[in-house]
Amino acid sequence: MSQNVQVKRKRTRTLDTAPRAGTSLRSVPQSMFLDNDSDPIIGEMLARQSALLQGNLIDSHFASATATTTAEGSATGGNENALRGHTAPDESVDATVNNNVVNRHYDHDDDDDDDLIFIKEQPVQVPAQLDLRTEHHYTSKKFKKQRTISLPQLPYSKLLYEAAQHRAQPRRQNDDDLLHLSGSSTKTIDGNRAVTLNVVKSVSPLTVNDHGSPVFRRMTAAPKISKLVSAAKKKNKRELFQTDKEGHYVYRENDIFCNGRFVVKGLLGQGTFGKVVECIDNSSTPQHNNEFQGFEDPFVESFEDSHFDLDYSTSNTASVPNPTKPVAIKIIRAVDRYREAAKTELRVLKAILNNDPSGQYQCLLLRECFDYKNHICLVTDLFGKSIYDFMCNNGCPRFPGSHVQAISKQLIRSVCFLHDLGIIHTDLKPENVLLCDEFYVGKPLSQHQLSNLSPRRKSACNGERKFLTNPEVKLIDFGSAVFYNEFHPAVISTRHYRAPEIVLGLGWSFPCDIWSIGCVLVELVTGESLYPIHENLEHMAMMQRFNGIAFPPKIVENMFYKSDRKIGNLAPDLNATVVKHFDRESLALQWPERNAKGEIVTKERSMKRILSSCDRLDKYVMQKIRQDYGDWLVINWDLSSEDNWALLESKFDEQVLDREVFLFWYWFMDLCKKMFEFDPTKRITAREAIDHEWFNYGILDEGIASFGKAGRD
Ligand SMILES: Nc1ncnc2c1ncn2[C@@H]1O[C@H](COP(=O)(O)OP(=O)(O)OP(=O)(O)O)[C@@H](O)[C@H]1O
Repeated sequence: MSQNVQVKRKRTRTLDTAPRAGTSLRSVPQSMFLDNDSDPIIGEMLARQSALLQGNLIDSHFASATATTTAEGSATGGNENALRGHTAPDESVDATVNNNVVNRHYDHDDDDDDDLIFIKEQPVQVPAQLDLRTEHHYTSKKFKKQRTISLPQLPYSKLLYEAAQHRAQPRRQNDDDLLHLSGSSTKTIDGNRAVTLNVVKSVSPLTVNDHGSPVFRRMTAAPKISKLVSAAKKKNKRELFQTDKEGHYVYRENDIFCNGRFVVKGLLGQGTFGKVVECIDNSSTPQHNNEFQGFEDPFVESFEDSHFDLDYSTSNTASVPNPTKPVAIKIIRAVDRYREAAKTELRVLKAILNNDPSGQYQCLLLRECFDYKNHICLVTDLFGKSIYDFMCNNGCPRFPGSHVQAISKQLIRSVCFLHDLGIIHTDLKPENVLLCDEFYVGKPLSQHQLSNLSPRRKSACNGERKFLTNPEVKLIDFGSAVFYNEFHPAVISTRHYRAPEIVLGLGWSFPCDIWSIGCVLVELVTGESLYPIHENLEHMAMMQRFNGIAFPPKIVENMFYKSDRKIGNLAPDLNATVVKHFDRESLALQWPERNAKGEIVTKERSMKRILSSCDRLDKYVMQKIRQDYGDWLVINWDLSSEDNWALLESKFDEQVLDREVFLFWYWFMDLCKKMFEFDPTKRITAREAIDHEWFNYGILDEGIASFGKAGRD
């Protein structure tokens, strides 16, 4: 069946290779670099990095400056420009972009710290949605000295969050939430009393009125598409669009639907929800004006009794579609319960679009939604393959450190943005992070490396280790996202990325996304899934092994408390697969399992998976990293960076040590440790993670070397 064929996806846009490769490298004045290192390769890498940094700052400006122009211009233009160096050869380093808006300065640091550039205090424009009172914000503190070698710095967003910080509610989980949050569909427990959950929809703490109260936005009613479609059917006999018995759209290449407007060109993904297809949007004449009906004209009101009207009208669009523009369309199954589920996804997508119409926060933007033959269809921009697919087809699935950092930063920003909107993604995984640009530089693998590859990977990777030329990504799949104060299902997340509080049946909230991000980061670094397991006991044993500690008594007590009293919305198999594996006295996980005689009954394979394949995370990750940097790189996350470095100095000849490499990975492990905190009330928040020390360090590696190069797809 054609549905099962792996579809080769098209890139979303062509790479403007000539200016990128040429401009970014050659146009940056050498005087920009404090490092006058005579090594031309290092010099070139630093040049590339500085060009990137410059591009970022300027692009950030362009993104904000164009945000008020046409929605399409800002959305696609923002992507097109992102990460691209714009500096003309003779442009001053002080990039005065627009006197009315922003001046950004790049100064040289006079001291002899030759790896650092110093970025001066900068005025930053904050989008009107975030700050209704003033047009500009100045940073309250100077930027930290930043190493020149890291991708991408995104200073604009950092400041934006600083500016908004006093408004956004802290996205923490309280101790009480551990017991109370996961209520049944309508009930939860407050002080051991059953109360009705107060369901509020689409709260955006970012949008407040002068009194600090939330301002809600809602859709105004818009014409239904049903009439348009039935009229279209009569007119256009060539429409081909079939639905099978289970309500799935039956994928066929070149199907035409929606009044001849969309032509199906490929299958991008499928699941229980329906299918995602790549289509050509043939609308040759603009069918919509730039006014986004229902979004451009927000009004303040109590949200309690209002709902987003599901708007299936083609008039509900963020942009004027280009003729023959490739788009991705999620075609929801024509079955009531999937249609209902899609309404939440739609509300989330609308909240995102409403609060970030230019797509600065790297979340997928909804362009249009309509109802066609009982299928809800969500139209979005088309992006490249997922980082998961990229890893699968790579001779070495590990991403270089600089790319791990660039992707992490974007992911954490996106999630921070979602959390500020009161949205928990709940399904963060590499499959849901798409590349904006699939171009890569390939480096041939050695015979030895090739001989270690599986036949599948060998044929998929073309004998190469691939390095992206642009690590820009988009976060997708809001199909499982929930608003923080609405119904929480008992079990969420794909198993490998599932946080302990979910497995243990405690309440879950924003911190579960942070745990998932931690799993993604480690996977990018090691090239392997951190938790390749399928059942609860092994999962819990592995969590303890990776964290190097047992579950804290507090959360085990909470688990017993909830399960004994049947509080909240518990997984039906919680007792059988989780609770029974803990000792009530010691509160310890009973792993490996033993029979009445005390003999170990856990299968040998499972024992091996946990005891030999896992180790405490700092040791486990470093074992992989050492393949690139040598045996000296040993990081112990219990030590301070100074003590850890002193230990390395005492053990190794200083010739082999590289302090910058050490610091980069030391702070990476520190962030991981904070993301994998068992207790969700103590886990680092997305906002705190944005400001984590790791993002002040960079690393000179193949990721930097490949950035902006003319690659292949
Ligand atoms: N805008 C897009 N551009 C390119 N590919 C896309 C786009 N949206 C979705 N896809 C592809 O379709 C797949 C499924 O989409 P999505 O994750 O939204 O659906 P889902 O039902 O939630 O999937 P899953 O059940 O696998 O999580 C994605 O993994 C991705 O490969």
